[in-house]
Amino acid sequence: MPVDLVDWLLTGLQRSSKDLKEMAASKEASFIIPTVDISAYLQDPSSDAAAQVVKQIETGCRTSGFFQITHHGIPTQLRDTVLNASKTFFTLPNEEKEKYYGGPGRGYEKIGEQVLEPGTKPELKEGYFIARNDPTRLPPYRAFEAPNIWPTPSIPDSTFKEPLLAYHDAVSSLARTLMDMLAHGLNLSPSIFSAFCHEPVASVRLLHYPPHPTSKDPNLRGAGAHTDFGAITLLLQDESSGLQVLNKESGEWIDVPPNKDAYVVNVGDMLERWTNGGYKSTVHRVINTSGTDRYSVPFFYDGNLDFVIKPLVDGDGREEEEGFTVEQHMLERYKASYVDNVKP
Ligand SMILES: O=C(O)CCC(=O)C(=O)O
Ligand SMILES: [Fe+2]
Repeated sequence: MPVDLVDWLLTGLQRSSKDLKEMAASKEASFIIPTVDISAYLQDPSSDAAAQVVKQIETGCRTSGFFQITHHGIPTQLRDTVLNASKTFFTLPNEEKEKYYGGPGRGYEKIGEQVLEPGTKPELKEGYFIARNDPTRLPPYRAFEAPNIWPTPSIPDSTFKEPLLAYHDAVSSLARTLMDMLAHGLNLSPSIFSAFCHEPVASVRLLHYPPHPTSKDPNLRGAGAHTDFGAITLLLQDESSGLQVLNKESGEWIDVPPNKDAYVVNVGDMLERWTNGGYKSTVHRVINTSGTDRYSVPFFYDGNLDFVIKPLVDGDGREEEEGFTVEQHMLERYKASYVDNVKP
């Protein structure tokens, strides 16, 4: 029991059970990861039911920085195809996978390439990054704008490239809708995010976590404790547990149970800065203790490279500060977390 609660109980024995219940409720209210059926919003964003959806999402953003969404409109079949494409790729021999290495942010990233939590070991996960496809871009490419790498001919395009591109489109449009919901929750016009959402840096990242070794190495992680870099992340998980979110107040790591039908959505650093800390970019990590291989597919919505992030609401008198561009922020975070310090 937290010390402040013990003190409160000892000094206030005469308090009524109603007070106790209210206190318990307010303690709980400090860290909520709601599961929200968003269908009412998708049907009619101006309905009363949609306003309830927005409210629940806002509660998640203001307390834990996490929420799950169901009935989001992305077909189960497309999500299953993506998870299968991921398994197909990661079961290729290492020398085959390494042909598709593209540096941070593109193509294959091998096990141990990233260390998100300083002081821990190179992480027990491998990945594959797929960015927004923009055939109109020409070299020289800016950071984050290089074309995608496809694992052709190791895997037929109909098994990997095509479903992944379709998935990128679908999840991008869901992310855009979520940005509208967030604007509503902040009592801002959805147009507030238009410039950020124009030609955004937005990546699907296939991740494979081998089972965590049973020899308990305290410095080994699947993904070390970190906050996400961008505005929001939409995470598809398979049936293996492993994702944990830190409740800073209690110091506890809270498991996020896998739900194949849901997306886990979390607030990233850019949105926290925009909302001046009102929406929380919360520390999370992955330790795959499921005993089996774990596959997950985060989608990072990081915004337009030239967009300048500054507080939009809940001003604290720092509005005059210069802010930072999406490009500056992303470069800094990538460089800090990749072992070889390579430019994306
Ligand atoms: O794999 C997961 O469940 C989470 C991954 C994650 O946090 C990340 O890639 O930023
Ligand atoms: Fe993350």
